[in-house]
Parts: sequence; C-alpha cells; structure tokens
Amino acid sequence: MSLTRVPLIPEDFLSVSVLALIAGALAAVYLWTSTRSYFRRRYALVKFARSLPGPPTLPLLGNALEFAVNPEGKSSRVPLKNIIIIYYNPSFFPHEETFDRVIDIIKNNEKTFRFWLGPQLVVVLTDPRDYEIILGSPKASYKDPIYRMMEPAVGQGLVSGSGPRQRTHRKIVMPMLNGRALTTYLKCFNIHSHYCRKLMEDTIQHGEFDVLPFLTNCTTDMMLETIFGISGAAQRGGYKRFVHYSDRIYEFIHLRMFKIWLHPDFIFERTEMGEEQRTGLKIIHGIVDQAIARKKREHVALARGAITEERPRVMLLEQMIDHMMKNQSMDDLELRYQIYTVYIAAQDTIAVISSFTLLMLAMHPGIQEKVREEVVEVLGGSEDVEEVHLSDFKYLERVIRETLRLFPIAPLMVRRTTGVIELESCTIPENCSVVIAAFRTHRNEEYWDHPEEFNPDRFLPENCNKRHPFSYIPFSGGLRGCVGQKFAIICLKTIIANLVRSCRFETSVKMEEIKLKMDISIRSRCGYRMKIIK
Ligand code: HEM
Repeated sequence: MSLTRVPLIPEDFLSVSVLALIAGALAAVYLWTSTRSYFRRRYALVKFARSLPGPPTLPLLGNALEFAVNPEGKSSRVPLKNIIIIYYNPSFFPHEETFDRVIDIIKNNEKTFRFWLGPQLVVVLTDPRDYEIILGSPKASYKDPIYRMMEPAVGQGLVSGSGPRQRTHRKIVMPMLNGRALTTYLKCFNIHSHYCRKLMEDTIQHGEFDVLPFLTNCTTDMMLETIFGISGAAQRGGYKRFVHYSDRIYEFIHLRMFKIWLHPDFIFERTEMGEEQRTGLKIIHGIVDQAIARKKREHVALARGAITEERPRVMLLEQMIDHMMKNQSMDDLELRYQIYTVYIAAQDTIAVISSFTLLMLAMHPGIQEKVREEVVEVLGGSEDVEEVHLSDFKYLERVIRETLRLFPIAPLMVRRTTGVIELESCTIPENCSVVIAAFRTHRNEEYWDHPEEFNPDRFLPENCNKRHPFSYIPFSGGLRGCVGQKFAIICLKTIIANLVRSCRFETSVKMEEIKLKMDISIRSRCGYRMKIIK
C-alpha cells in the first residue's frame, strides 16, 4: 500500500495567497496613485485660488455662510446661534435676500475673483472675453455638480446633465424645436394668449393685479400643448396641483443650490421641503408618465393603421416618441426627464419674461405706445399673429431684448472644468467651478450707458456693433446655449402683441422698487402689479 504525502500547505491555498498578495499590491498602488493625483490636483487648485483676489474665508466653510442671510435682514456673517438654528431646522433661512447678497459680493470684488463654497473652489468671471472662451470650450461644457439639486425633478436632463448622452439628446431635440413644428406652435400661442387677454380684461374693475399668475397659466397651457401634445386647461382652473408643485420645485432647487447644508439628500429629505418635494414630484411625474403612455399608444395605433392622424405629429413629445421607437434613442425614464426639462425650461422662462416685459411697458407709456402702433400696423386686420408678421415686429423685438438684458433669466451660470483653460484674465485649472455672471455684465457701465435705464434702442443694429458679442448673453451661448431661443422669441412676441394691441397697461411701480430674487430663474420679489386702462 503506497501512502500519498499530503502537502503541509495545500497548493490551492498557495495560489490563492499569491493572487491575494498581487491583488493587494495592485490595490495599494492604485490607492497610492489616486491619492497622490487627488492631492496634486487639490494643491494646484489651492495654489491657483491664492493667486486670485476674493473675500476672507473661514476654515472648512470657506465663504458658504455669506449666503446664510439672517432672517431679520442682511447679515454678512452668521453668528454661532444661527449655525445652531441651521442644525435643528435647515430650511430656516429665507432665500429671498440671497440674490442681493450674491450681487453685492460680485460688485464689491475684482472683475475675476475666487470664492470657497465649503471645500469647492468657485471662480467668478464677469469679462465677456472670458465668457466667449468658456462657453465655447468642451473642457467647460460640464454643468457644475450644484445642478445635481435638479436631479430629483429632471434627472440627467438637457439642462442638468453633461457628457456624451446629453450631447446626443441635445442633437435630437434641437431640430424638433426649430423645424416645421413652429408654425403649429404659433397657432397654439395665439389661442392661449387671446384667452389670457380676455381673462385679464375681466379684472379691469379690480384695479391693480399681478400679471404673473395669468401668464403662468397661459404658458402652462401653451407648453402642455406644444411640448406634451395634450390640451392644457390651466387657464380654466385645471392642472392646479401641477402648476403649484412645479413652482415649489423651482424654489426648492434654487434654495438648495445656495445652502450647502441642504446639499446632502439625507438632510434635505428630512426637512418639510423634502417631504413637499416628494409629494409634488409624484404628482408631476405621474402626469408626465401618463402623457408618455398615451402618446406611445397613439404611435402604435397609428403604425397598425388602427387610427389616422388628426394633425401632423409635431408636438415635441410626439416627435420624440416617434424617434425613440424607431432608433431606441432613449428609455422611458430618460424621456420623462427630457420632456419635463424642456417643459420647465420653456414655461417658467416665458411666463417670467413676458411679465417683466409688460411691467417695463407699463412703466414706460411712451415705449408701450410705440409697440402698440407697430403691432397694429403689422397685424392690419389679422386676428392672429402669423409667421409673416414675426420679422416685422422690430421694435417689439428690441423691447424684449432690453427686458432680457435687465432681467437675464439665468443671472449666474455655473460650469465645472474638466481640463486646464486659458482665459484672458487667468488660467483655470481642472475641477474648478466657474461662474458666468451674466447679470453683472448686463448691468455693467463698462458696456452699457446708464445700465439701470430701460432703453430698447440699445439694440438698434448700429449700437449692437459697438459691443463685445458676449457682453449680452440672455440665452447663454456656445456648446450649452439655449436650444429654445427661436421658440421663445416667437412665443414672447405673440403674447405681447396679442395683449398690447387692445389693452393699455399702467403701473405705480418704479424701476428702483423692483427687488429681485432667484428661484430656478430670476424673479421680482414684489410681483408684477399693473392695471388695464381701456
Ligand atoms: C425667454 C426665454 C428663455 C431664456 C431667456 C432662456 C435662457 C436659457 C439659458 C441662459 C440657458 C443656459 C442655462 C445654463 O447654462 O445654466 C438655457 C438652456 C436651455 N434652454 Fe432656454 N431659455 C428660454 C426659453 C427656452 C425655451 C422656450 C426652451 C424650449 C422650448 C428652452 C430650452 C432650453 C434647454 C433644453 C436648455 C439646456 C441646453 C443645454 O444645456 O444643452 N429654453 N436657456
């Protein structure tokens, strides 16, 4: 009988140990190189920050507490008691004054300066030459992680997302918004703005009223129809919760962006706001998902020949579903987020800018009269604004452009660099947040005479030629510029023309009384009050 010798250490064990050793060594090398590269990048960032001017900072918090505006007014530094309040009630600090604070900081610093939002370095730019480089650079085409606050509502949608997927979806959506669909959209803009005028006229006997709620409902109906392809009824009292919660969500997104203690989801979700956001999004996403399901059923029924087209399928959701079913270009969740992104980007901006335009016209009766004369002359006997009229609204277009100068919908835009970028004012390292302070540039006397005055003639061609093209960027520009600019201008012209041709607006509000705030976009804190004179 032969005895087999049993090895003291099994061979399997030896080979496993060798493999474990190799894996351990590789992990250690990886850890070492990534830690070293992290500290190198961090060192470069800190070194760069030291080379820039900026307000004094606190350890760890940097300048973050500058935005913790005291409930009683405006304090530049928050005392300890307020930090305790933040801990127990993170949603405590109002954000109405945050915008004033931000603009004060930008005005009181150099043209290019640095800011620490906790551990994150932020470089603020105000020079149009720098904007031109940044907005055109692929190394600055990524949105800052601060846009993550939008994700519960719109995921990695066109506005908040970055990278190849965003670029592909942008390429899909852009022609859909700018092609033959615009003529169909124009019909819908006319219908809803005529109804809005009727509703406003009914308020004549009540004196001054705020036009924003009227225009919010009007633009909700326009966007439900042109973007979702469903008949909106907000002006007739429908979609109340959809409108209400959309407004609240815009507010929460912005509030979170500036209050770093609300950034972690586990804190925000435990606040009352977090709970309200969850409820609101359930309702909003429910409506969006229903619209998607309905349009998909229609697509299938059309393909089978079970139904016939009542009108060309040009509403954005219809075009996107047709594209998606044919090319597998996005899944259902992506579609939900993209379509709601475009809805927000269009509805809120147009409601706010048309309200500001009416306010400017109500404050400047001479300018309003000139707009009315132009509209009456261009439209002649036509009830509706038609495609042929649009390019003849030259003065109205200047009025809209001047409104967008004073009230740029995105007063600050933030990018995160993915490489080193040479600017006119400095060389920005990788992984740095860069703020494009459009609001400051739009009101800077270096580029505009008497910048606080409302003067549409600044946009006469001969005056535009004298300015740097990036001193005016209401629609941003370059790689991440607005995809709905043409849509927006057509919609705004239709709304204003249909209102102004038969209503005369008057207001007691003065320019210097307008205080601004930011939700997801810029807004007036005291509303847009005016009355209609017949
Ligand atoms: C007066 C109206 C409007 C203004 C002033 C405006 C302005 C802007 C600005 C400044 C941006 C860049 C934002 C940033 O970088 O953070 C932007 C992006 C965008 N806008 Fe508009 N917008 C308007 C209307 C619209 C409309 C009507 C639509 C769609 C129908 C739209 C769709 C978008 C989309 C999808 C983006 C994201 C583009 C990207 O990042 O690739 N916007 N808009």
